[in-house]
Amino acid sequence: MSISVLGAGAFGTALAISLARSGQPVILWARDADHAKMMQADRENAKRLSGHRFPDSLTVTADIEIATQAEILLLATPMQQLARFTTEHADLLANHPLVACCKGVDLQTGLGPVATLAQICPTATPAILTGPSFANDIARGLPTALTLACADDTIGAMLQTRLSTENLRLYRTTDTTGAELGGALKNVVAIACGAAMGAGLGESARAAVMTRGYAEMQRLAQDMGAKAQTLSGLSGFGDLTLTCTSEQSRNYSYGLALGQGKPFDPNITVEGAKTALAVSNLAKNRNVEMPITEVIAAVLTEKTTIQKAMEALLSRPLKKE
Ligand SMILES: NC(=O)C1=CN([C@@H]2O[C@H](COP(=O)(O)OP(=O)(O)OC[C@H]3O[C@@H](n4cnc5c(N)ncnc54)[C@H](OP(=O)(O)O)[C@@H]3O)[C@@H](O)[C@H]2O)C=CC1
Ligand SMILES: O=C(CO)COP(=O)(O)O
Repeated sequence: MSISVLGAGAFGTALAISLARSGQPVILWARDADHAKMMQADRENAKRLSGHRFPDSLTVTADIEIATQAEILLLATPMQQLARFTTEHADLLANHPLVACCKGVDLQTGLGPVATLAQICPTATPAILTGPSFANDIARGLPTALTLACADDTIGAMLQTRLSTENLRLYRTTDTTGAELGGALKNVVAIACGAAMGAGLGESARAAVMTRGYAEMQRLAQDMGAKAQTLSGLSGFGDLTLTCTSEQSRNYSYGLALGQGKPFDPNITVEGAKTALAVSNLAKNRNVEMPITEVIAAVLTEKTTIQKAMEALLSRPLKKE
């Protein structure tokens, strides 16, 4: 089964490189024709993931009709663009296994990537590839372990086999809700951890934010029918650990800048920012307590400051763990 990656950002490019290293043909689709032409000629994605040479079996195109001729389609746009992209190309995406490679919750609909694909493309089989992995690490060929979630376990098993490579080890689950929530919610906690570090509160405070953040991730996920076990796996706890402790993470770095009162490049993809607002709405509607997400959403909408937000978290009533 042939594979195309739709979206030539850092992650889509890294996945395409890793998949093509085995010599199998892989297509990488970019929305911009000049960008596609440049990548095809230079054999690298200088704009989004420089320094990683494309294997010979990787072809780049800006022609969506060519790209969607592949059987397996990986969708690697940012979360807030997924619904628009899927709607625009719904006819071409129909009846394919569609593997979402983004992390977040759509601010307009409150849906995660799998639910978004299912709603817009009901004849497709939606899945998600998520877990702790920096694009740079994947492109360098460093070992990574990810979760492949698909409600249809037969197709999930096929995707697990086809998308595992020498440096991508995929674990499989049918709990798509748990997998997509883990990847979405950990980014919000990473912003909070960065903010705590940036504000000079120290590593002990970061560990507290991470742990209590994990508790609220579990609360929302279980309220939405996810399995606790999924959240404790690669897509939840695993990715939380990576993202809350590494300055390679854009969400964590964004939080650091917030905590330090410094500006952050608005062109950098920070999925946790819009997702914090979407999740804060979800939590309110479902009556689920998510204090860390609440304060991050309040900071991002300028209803409070980082200092006041941290004080608010520390002065909450004492309770049982
Ligand atoms: N980078 C990483 O290490 C990892 C990222 N992810 C996830 O992958 C997803 C994508 O992130 P990442 O690749 O890093 O992002 P980047 O910022 O590197 O790239 C985003 C890409 O999406 C494209 N794009 C934006 N809007 C549209 C649209 N409407 N239609 C088609 N293409 C569009 C952009 O095109 P253009 O270049 O033309 O602007 C760009 O190529 C995120 O959800 C992220 O959480 C997951 C694991 C690791
Ligand atoms: O999701 C990621 C690692 O698993 C990438 O994190 P950032 O989007 O914060 O860079």
